[in-house]
Amino acid sequence: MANPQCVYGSSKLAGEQAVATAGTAHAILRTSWVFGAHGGNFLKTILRLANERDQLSIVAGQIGAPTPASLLANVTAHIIQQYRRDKCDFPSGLYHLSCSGSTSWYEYAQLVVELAATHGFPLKLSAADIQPIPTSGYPTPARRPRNSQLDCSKIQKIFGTHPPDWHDSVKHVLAQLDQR
Ligand SMILES: NC(=O)C1=CN([C@@H]2O[C@H](COP(=O)(O)OP(=O)(O)OC[C@H]3O[C@@H](n4cnc5c(N)ncnc54)[C@H](OP(=O)(O)O)[C@@H]3O)[C@@H](O)[C@H]2O)C=CC1
Ligand SMILES: Cc1cn([C@H]2C[C@H](O)[C@@H](COP(=O)(O)OP(=O)(O)O[C@H]3O[C@@H](C)C(=O)[C@@H](O)[C@H]3O)O2)c(=O)[nH]c1=O
Repeated sequence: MANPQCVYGSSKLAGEQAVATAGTAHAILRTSWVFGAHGGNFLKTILRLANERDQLSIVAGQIGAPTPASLLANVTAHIIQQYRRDKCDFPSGLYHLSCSGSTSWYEYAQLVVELAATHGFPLKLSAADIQPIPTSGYPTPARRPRNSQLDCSKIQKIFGTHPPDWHDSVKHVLAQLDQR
Protein backbone atom coordinates (compact mmCIF):
# COMPACT_ATOMS: atom_id res chain seq x y z
CA MET A 1 0.00 0.00 0.00
CA ALA A 2 1.28 3.47 -0.92
CA ASN A 3 2.59 5.51 2.01
CA PRO A 4 4.07 8.76 0.63
CA GLN A 5 6.97 10.13 2.67
CA CYS A 6 7.06 13.65 1.20
CA VAL A 7 5.09 16.23 -0.80
CA TYR A 8 6.56 14.87 -4.05
CA GLY A 9 5.35 11.34 -3.22
CA SER A 10 1.88 12.62 -2.23
CA SER A 11 1.62 14.53 -5.52
CA LYS A 12 2.58 11.39 -7.49
CA LEU A 13 -0.09 9.36 -5.66
CA ALA A 14 -2.72 12.07 -6.29
CA GLY A 15 -1.79 11.97 -10.00
CA GLU A 16 -2.13 8.18 -10.10
CA GLN A 17 -5.54 8.34 -8.40
CA ALA A 18 -6.76 11.04 -10.80
CA VAL A 19 -5.75 8.92 -13.81
CA ALA A 20 -7.19 5.69 -12.38
CA THR A 21 -10.58 7.28 -11.65
CA ALA A 22 -10.87 9.28 -14.91
CA GLY A 23 -12.83 6.44 -16.49
CA THR A 24 -10.59 5.83 -19.50
CA ALA A 25 -8.12 3.10 -20.50
CA HIS A 26 -4.79 3.78 -18.84
CA ALA A 27 -1.44 2.30 -17.78
CA ILE A 28 0.38 4.00 -14.90
CA LEU A 29 4.07 3.10 -14.66
CA ARG A 30 5.87 3.49 -11.32
CA THR A 31 9.63 3.47 -11.67
CA SER A 32 12.83 4.29 -9.80
CA TRP A 33 16.24 5.94 -10.10
CA VAL A 34 15.87 6.96 -13.76
CA PHE A 35 19.03 7.66 -15.74
CA GLY A 36 20.16 8.05 -19.34
CA ALA A 37 22.62 9.75 -21.65
CA HIS A 38 20.34 12.80 -21.96
CA GLY A 39 19.19 15.25 -19.28
CA GLY A 40 20.30 15.42 -15.66
CA ASN A 41 20.49 12.31 -13.51
CA PHE A 42 22.58 10.63 -10.79
CA LEU A 43 24.91 8.81 -13.23
CA LYS A 44 25.80 12.08 -14.96
CA THR A 45 26.16 13.93 -11.64
CA ILE A 46 28.69 11.29 -10.52
CA LEU A 47 30.64 11.57 -13.80
CA ARG A 48 30.83 15.34 -13.33
CA LEU A 49 31.76 15.21 -9.62
CA ALA A 50 34.38 12.49 -10.25
CA ASN A 51 36.08 14.90 -12.63
CA GLU A 52 35.92 17.81 -10.15
CA ARG A 53 36.76 16.24 -6.76
CA ASP A 54 39.29 13.79 -5.35
CA GLN A 55 36.80 12.26 -2.88
CA LEU A 56 33.06 11.63 -2.81
CA SER A 57 30.69 10.68 0.02
CA ILE A 58 27.67 8.75 -1.19
CA VAL A 59 24.67 7.43 0.73
CA ALA A 60 24.87 3.65 1.24
CA GLY A 61 21.69 3.27 3.31
CA GLN A 62 19.17 3.64 0.46
CA ILE A 63 18.55 0.84 -2.02
CA GLY A 64 16.78 0.66 -5.36
CA ALA A 65 17.18 -0.28 -9.00
CA PRO A 66 18.64 2.24 -11.47
CA THR A 67 16.38 2.25 -14.54
CA PRO A 68 17.26 3.65 -18.00
CA ALA A 69 14.84 6.11 -19.62
CA SER A 70 15.12 3.98 -22.80
CA LEU A 71 13.47 1.00 -21.05
CA LEU A 72 10.56 3.22 -20.00
CA ALA A 73 10.23 4.58 -23.56
CA ASN A 74 10.35 1.11 -25.16
CA VAL A 75 7.86 -0.45 -22.76
CA THR A 76 5.52 2.56 -23.09
CA ALA A 77 5.60 2.17 -26.90
CA HIS A 78 4.84 -1.57 -26.54
CA ILE A 79 1.90 -0.84 -24.20
CA ILE A 80 0.48 1.74 -26.63
CA GLN A 81 0.72 -0.79 -29.49
CA GLN A 82 -1.11 -3.35 -27.39
CA TYR A 83 -3.81 -0.76 -26.58
CA ARG A 84 -4.26 -0.05 -30.32
CA ARG A 85 -4.68 -3.79 -30.98
CA ASP A 86 -7.04 -4.77 -28.16
CA LYS A 87 -8.79 -1.58 -27.05
CA CYS A 88 -11.72 -3.42 -25.43
CA ASP A 89 -9.54 -5.90 -23.51
CA PHE A 90 -6.78 -3.47 -22.56
CA PRO A 91 -5.53 -4.32 -19.04
CA SER A 92 -5.72 -0.83 -17.49
CA GLY A 93 -3.95 -0.46 -14.17
CA LEU A 94 -0.88 0.40 -12.15
CA TYR A 95 2.40 -1.28 -13.11
CA HIS A 96 5.89 -1.28 -11.62
CA LEU A 97 8.79 -1.03 -14.06
CA SER A 98 12.44 -0.94 -13.02
CA CYS A 99 15.59 -2.85 -13.92
CA SER A 100 16.16 -6.20 -12.24
CA GLY A 101 18.58 -6.45 -9.33
CA SER A 102 19.14 -3.74 -6.76
CA THR A 103 21.94 -1.65 -5.32
CA SER A 104 22.72 1.33 -3.09
CA TRP A 105 23.59 4.82 -4.39
CA TYR A 106 27.14 4.12 -3.08
CA GLU A 107 27.63 0.89 -5.07
CA TYR A 108 26.02 2.48 -8.10
CA ALA A 109 28.46 5.42 -7.96
CA GLN A 110 31.37 2.97 -7.64
CA LEU A 111 30.30 1.09 -10.78
CA VAL A 112 29.89 4.36 -12.71
CA VAL A 113 33.44 5.44 -11.80
CA GLU A 114 34.91 1.98 -12.55
CA LEU A 115 33.27 1.94 -15.99
CA ALA A 116 34.18 5.58 -16.64
CA ALA A 117 37.83 4.67 -16.00
CA THR A 118 37.68 1.80 -18.52
CA HIS A 119 36.24 4.22 -21.11
CA GLY A 120 39.02 6.72 -20.40
CA PHE A 121 36.71 9.50 -19.16
CA PRO A 122 38.52 12.33 -17.36
CA LEU A 123 38.55 11.49 -13.62
CA LYS A 124 40.19 12.97 -10.50
CA LEU A 125 39.31 9.94 -8.35
CA SER A 126 38.88 6.16 -8.45
CA ALA A 127 36.12 3.97 -7.02
CA ALA A 128 38.24 3.50 -3.87
CA ASP A 129 37.97 7.27 -3.17
CA ILE A 130 34.20 7.00 -2.75
CA GLN A 131 33.15 6.80 0.90
CA PRO A 132 29.88 5.16 1.99
CA ILE A 133 27.83 7.39 4.31
CA PRO A 134 24.48 6.98 6.10
CA THR A 135 21.44 8.91 4.87
CA SER A 136 21.97 11.40 7.73
CA GLY A 137 25.36 12.27 6.19
CA TYR A 138 23.70 13.82 3.12
CA PRO A 139 20.79 15.93 4.41
CA THR A 140 18.16 16.91 1.83
CA PRO A 141 14.97 19.02 2.27
CA ALA A 142 12.78 16.07 1.14
CA ARG A 143 12.95 12.68 2.85
CA ARG A 144 14.16 9.90 0.49
CA PRO A 145 12.82 6.33 0.80
CA ARG A 146 15.21 3.79 2.30
CA ASN A 147 13.95 1.05 -0.01
CA SER A 148 12.83 1.98 -3.55
CA GLN A 149 12.76 -1.60 -4.88
CA LEU A 150 9.69 -2.44 -6.96
CA ASP A 151 8.10 -5.85 -7.54
CA CYS A 152 7.81 -5.93 -11.35
CA SER A 153 6.10 -9.32 -11.67
CA LYS A 154 2.77 -7.82 -12.80
CA ILE A 155 4.15 -6.04 -15.89
CA GLN A 156 6.14 -9.17 -16.73
CA LYS A 157 3.03 -11.32 -16.53
CA ILE A 158 0.59 -8.98 -18.33
CA PHE A 159 2.82 -7.35 -20.97
CA GLY A 160 5.68 -9.91 -21.18
CA THR A 161 8.26 -7.30 -20.16
CA HIS A 162 11.66 -8.66 -19.10
CA PRO A 163 13.64 -5.80 -17.57
CA PRO A 164 17.43 -5.98 -18.00
CA ASP A 165 19.84 -6.15 -15.07
CA TRP A 166 20.75 -2.64 -13.88
CA HIS A 167 24.51 -3.28 -14.35
CA ASP A 168 23.99 -3.94 -18.08
CA SER A 169 21.91 -0.78 -18.49
CA VAL A 170 24.54 1.35 -16.76
CA LYS A 171 27.23 -0.18 -19.01
CA HIS A 172 25.12 0.58 -22.08
CA VAL A 173 24.63 4.25 -21.17
CA LEU A 174 28.33 4.73 -20.36
CA ALA A 175 29.13 3.30 -23.81
CA GLN A 176 26.61 5.71 -25.36
CA LEU A 177 28.22 8.67 -23.58
CA ASP A 178 31.64 7.48 -24.76
CA GLN A 179 30.52 7.66 -28.40
CA ARG A 180 29.59 11.34 -28.13
N1 LIG B 1 14.04 10.80 -12.10
C1 LIG B 1 13.61 9.71 -11.44
O1 LIG B 1 14.38 8.93 -10.87
C2 LIG B 1 12.16 9.39 -11.43
C3 LIG B 1 11.23 10.16 -12.09
N2 LIG B 1 9.90 9.82 -12.02
C4 LIG B 1 8.91 10.62 -12.72
O2 LIG B 1 9.25 10.65 -14.12
C5 LIG B 1 8.87 11.91 -14.69
C6 LIG B 1 10.08 12.55 -15.36
O3 LIG B 1 11.09 12.70 -14.36
P1 LIG B 1 12.51 13.32 -14.69
O4 LIG B 1 12.90 12.94 -16.08
O5 LIG B 1 13.40 13.02 -13.55
O6 LIG B 1 12.16 14.85 -14.65
P2 LIG B 1 12.90 16.08 -15.32
O7 LIG B 1 12.56 17.24 -14.45
O8 LIG B 1 14.32 15.74 -15.63
O9 LIG B 1 12.16 16.23 -16.72
C7 LIG B 1 10.82 16.60 -16.76
C8 LIG B 1 10.46 16.82 -18.23
O10 LIG B 1 9.07 17.14 -18.32
C9 LIG B 1 8.93 18.32 -19.07
N3 LIG B 1 7.77 19.05 -18.56
C10 LIG B 1 7.60 19.58 -17.33
N4 LIG B 1 6.41 20.18 -17.23
C11 LIG B 1 5.80 20.02 -18.43
C12 LIG B 1 4.57 20.41 -18.96
N5 LIG B 1 3.68 21.09 -18.23
N6 LIG B 1 4.26 20.06 -20.23
C13 LIG B 1 5.14 19.36 -20.98
N7 LIG B 1 6.35 18.96 -20.53
C14 LIG B 1 6.67 19.28 -19.28
C15 LIG B 1 10.22 19.10 -18.89
O11 LIG B 1 10.41 19.96 -19.97
P3 LIG B 1 11.52 21.16 -19.93
O12 LIG B 1 12.85 20.50 -19.96
O13 LIG B 1 11.20 21.93 -21.17
O14 LIG B 1 11.25 21.91 -18.66
C16 LIG B 1 11.23 17.97 -18.86
O15 LIG B 1 11.62 17.59 -20.17
C17 LIG B 1 8.29 12.74 -13.53
O16 LIG B 1 6.90 12.56 -13.53
C18 LIG B 1 8.89 12.08 -12.29
O17 LIG B 1 8.09 12.28 -11.16
C19 LIG B 1 9.47 8.71 -11.35
C20 LIG B 1 10.34 7.92 -10.70
C21 LIG B 1 11.75 8.18 -10.70
C1 LIG C 1 25.33 14.03 -5.56
C2 LIG C 1 25.26 13.12 -4.34
C3 LIG C 1 24.11 12.40 -4.09
N1 LIG C 1 24.04 11.62 -2.99
C4 LIG C 1 22.82 10.83 -2.73
C5 LIG C 1 21.60 11.66 -2.36
C6 LIG C 1 20.45 10.78 -2.78
O1 LIG C 1 20.13 9.90 -1.71
C7 LIG C 1 21.04 9.98 -3.93
C8 LIG C 1 20.53 10.38 -5.29
O2 LIG C 1 20.62 11.77 -5.41
P1 LIG C 1 19.92 12.56 -6.59
O3 LIG C 1 19.83 13.98 -6.16
O4 LIG C 1 20.58 12.25 -7.87
O5 LIG C 1 18.55 11.92 -6.77
P2 LIG C 1 17.14 11.97 -6.07
O6 LIG C 1 16.48 13.26 -6.39
O7 LIG C 1 17.15 11.57 -4.64
O8 LIG C 1 16.61 10.76 -6.94
C9 LIG C 1 15.31 10.40 -6.99
O9 LIG C 1 14.59 11.21 -7.91
C10 LIG C 1 13.23 11.05 -7.71
C11 LIG C 1 12.51 11.95 -8.70
C12 LIG C 1 12.79 9.64 -7.73
O10 LIG C 1 11.66 9.35 -7.98
C13 LIG C 1 13.77 8.57 -7.25
O11 LIG C 1 13.49 7.32 -7.80
C14 LIG C 1 15.21 8.96 -7.40
O12 LIG C 1 15.70 8.75 -8.69
O13 LIG C 1 22.46 10.13 -3.88
C15 LIG C 1 25.11 11.49 -2.12
O14 LIG C 1 25.02 10.73 -1.12
N2 LIG C 1 26.26 12.18 -2.36
C16 LIG C 1 26.37 13.00 -3.44
O15 LIG C 1 27.45 13.64 -3.64
